[in-house]
Amino acid sequence: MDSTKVALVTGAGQGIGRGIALQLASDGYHIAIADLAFQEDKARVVVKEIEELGRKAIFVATDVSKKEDIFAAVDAAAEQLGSFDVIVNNAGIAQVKPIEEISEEDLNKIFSINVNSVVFGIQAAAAKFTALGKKGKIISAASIAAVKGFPILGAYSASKFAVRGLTQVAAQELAPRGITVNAYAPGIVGTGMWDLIDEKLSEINGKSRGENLKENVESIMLGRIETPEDVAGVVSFFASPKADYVTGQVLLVDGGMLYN
Ligand SMILES: NC(=O)C1=CN([C@@H]2O[C@H](COP(=O)(O)OP(=O)(O)OC[C@H]3O[C@@H](n4cnc5c(N)ncnc54)[C@H](O)[C@@H]3O)[C@@H](O)[C@H]2O)C=CC1
Ligand SMILES: CC(=O)C(C)=O
Repeated sequence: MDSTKVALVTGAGQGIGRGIALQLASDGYHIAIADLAFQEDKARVVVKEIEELGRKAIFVATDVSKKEDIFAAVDAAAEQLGSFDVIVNNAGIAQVKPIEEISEEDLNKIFSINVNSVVFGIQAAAAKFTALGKKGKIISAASIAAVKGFPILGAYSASKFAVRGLTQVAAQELAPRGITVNAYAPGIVGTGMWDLIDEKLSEINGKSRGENLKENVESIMLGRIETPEDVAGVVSFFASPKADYVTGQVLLVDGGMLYN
C-alpha cells in the first residue's frame, strides 16, 4: 500500500501556491491542486512538474469561497491520492483602494475568498483528519498585512488580520485532537498579485509602473524581493514533524520588514 502523505494546496496553479506544491512534493507528499476552473491549463503544468518529482498529483476545479467546493476537493484528494494529511489554505486576492472607496461588494468579495475559504478549509480538513484517524496540519496564507494595516490595502489587511484570528482560534479548538494550525506571513513576493498591486497603486498615486514595487522592495532589510520558494520553506517546516509542537502561530517570512 502507498503510505505517502497527501497535501492539498489551494491557489496552486501559479505564484506562491505553485511554489508550495512543488516544495511539498519534493518533501515527499502527493499533491492535490485546488484552483479556479479557468486556471486548469496552468495547474496541469504544475501537476506534470510534480509527477516529474516522482509524486502523484491531481487538479480539482475549486472556488474556495464555496464551502461545498472545498469539502469536495478534500474528498477528491483523500480518495484519489490515498490519504489526507495537510491542507494549505493559500488562495487569495488583493484589492487596492483607499478606504473611503471600498464598496459593500468589494468587502463581500474579498472576505468570501480570503476569509470564508480559511474557515471552510479548516472545517473540511479537520473533519477528514478525524474520519481518517489522523492528527494533521492546517496552514493558511496570512501576510505582513495581517500584522500591520497597510494603507490603500484596507480590505485586504482586514481579511488577513481575520486569517490571523482564525488561526489562533482553530489552534486552540483543534489542539485536543492533535491538529496543528499555523499561518505564513510573506512580505513582497514577485507574483501576479504584486503586478496587480503595483498597477493599481500607479493609477492611484501617479507613480510610474514598477515604482511602487521598487520602493517597497527597498524597505526589505535582506535587500531583495521575496520568491515563492522563500515562502514554501516555511510551509515545509509547518507541515513537517519538526513543527509538531508549534501551533497558533503566524510566522513572518518577509526578509526583515516587520518585527514581533
Ligand atoms: N504576493 C505577495 O506579495 C503576497 C501574497 N500573500 C498571500 O499569498 C497567497 C498567494 O498569493 P500569490 O501567489 O501572490 O497570488 P497570485 O494571484 O499569484 O495567485 C493566487 C492563486 O489563487 C487562485 N485563486 C484566486 N481566487 C480563487 C478562488 N476563489 N478559488 C480558488 N482559487 C483562487 C488564483 O487562481 C491563483 O492561482 C494569497 O493568499 C496572498 O494574499 C501574502 C503576502 C504577500
Ligand atoms: C500582497 C501583500 O500581502 C502585501 C502586503 O504586499
